[in-house]
Amino acid sequence: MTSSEALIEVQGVTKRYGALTAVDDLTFTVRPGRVTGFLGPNGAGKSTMLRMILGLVAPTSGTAAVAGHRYRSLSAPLRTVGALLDAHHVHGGRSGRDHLRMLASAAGIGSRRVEEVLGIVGLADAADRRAGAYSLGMRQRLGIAAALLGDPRVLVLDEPVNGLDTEGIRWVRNLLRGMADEGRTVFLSSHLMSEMELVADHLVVIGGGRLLADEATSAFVARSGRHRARVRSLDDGALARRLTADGAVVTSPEGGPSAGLVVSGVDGETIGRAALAARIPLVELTPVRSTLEDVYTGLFDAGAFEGGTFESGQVETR
Ligand SMILES: Nc1ncnc2c1ncn2[C@@H]1O[C@H](COP(=O)(O)OP(=O)(O)OP(=O)(O)O)[C@@H](O)[C@H]1O
Repeated sequence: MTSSEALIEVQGVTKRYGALTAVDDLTFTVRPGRVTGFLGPNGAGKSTMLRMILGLVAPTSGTAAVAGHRYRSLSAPLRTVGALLDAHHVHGGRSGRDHLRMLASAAGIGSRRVEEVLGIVGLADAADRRAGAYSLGMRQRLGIAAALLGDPRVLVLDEPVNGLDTEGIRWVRNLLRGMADEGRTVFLSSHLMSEMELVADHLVVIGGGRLLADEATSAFVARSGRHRARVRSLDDGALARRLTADGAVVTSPEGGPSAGLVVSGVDGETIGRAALAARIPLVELTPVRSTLEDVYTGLFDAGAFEGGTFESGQVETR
């Protein structure tokens, strides 16, 4: 396998539904050997874009190719691309094993591989139970098993950790990491930003159908350049007034007066000097690293996601 065979290449893709432009002239390439996260608020166009990559929705203009071909022209689609779109979409009456056997036989894949993927996703013991009675987490595992059936070089996963518990999320993270380390291309969407920050090496960020960023996760996070620090002193009230006068933004974190202050907009040295000048002893001065969520929220506040709805309730906060 040469690495170019495992690229996802999106070139000038636009999708219109009547007057609505769901995806607006997107161009990006997803590369092998790393996990690429696809981020954007609800309605940003992620699912539509993933469906166009998988040949389920036709672009109004532009092209989406996997391993050098449009999905529908692939000679062995399941062996090239593994997809997880909607884990609810399982025939309830069949057992997990029968569901996978049916998919495998349609693609000319032997039943030995079915047993292998059941083992990989940890469903071997539940394989003979009706898939309709599976928990959401088990359905996600079954969907991932289906995606892995053809031992594909490219994985496209829409919200793969939805419905999984902490152990399940860690399992998906390790699985995807392992797939990327083997040189496969892994492209996943998720609205769980703290999770995305842990799993994705690279990010494609969209808002209102448009590309907002296509860069390493670390570069995206570093973009905010915002100084933030947790500060405790022997007189937080007086220190807060002094820092505010110096142009800092000061808030009190949850936890009452003894929890100290969160200071942003000035660096640590400025905080130390302000405390010294006011003769207030500092007890703690800890830099707070910007998270992916901080940057994302910053973009949102700046209006970058106009047209999308951002469900902050679904965002894991630290
Ligand atoms: N078949 C369709 N007909 C009309 N409009 C559609 C259709 N599919 C999607 N849309 C619209 O296109 C826009 C993008 O939707 P899409 O589902 O791709 O966003 P998303 O980023 O995946 O959001 P979510 O996180 O909620 O799934 C939305 O405004 C949606 O209502």
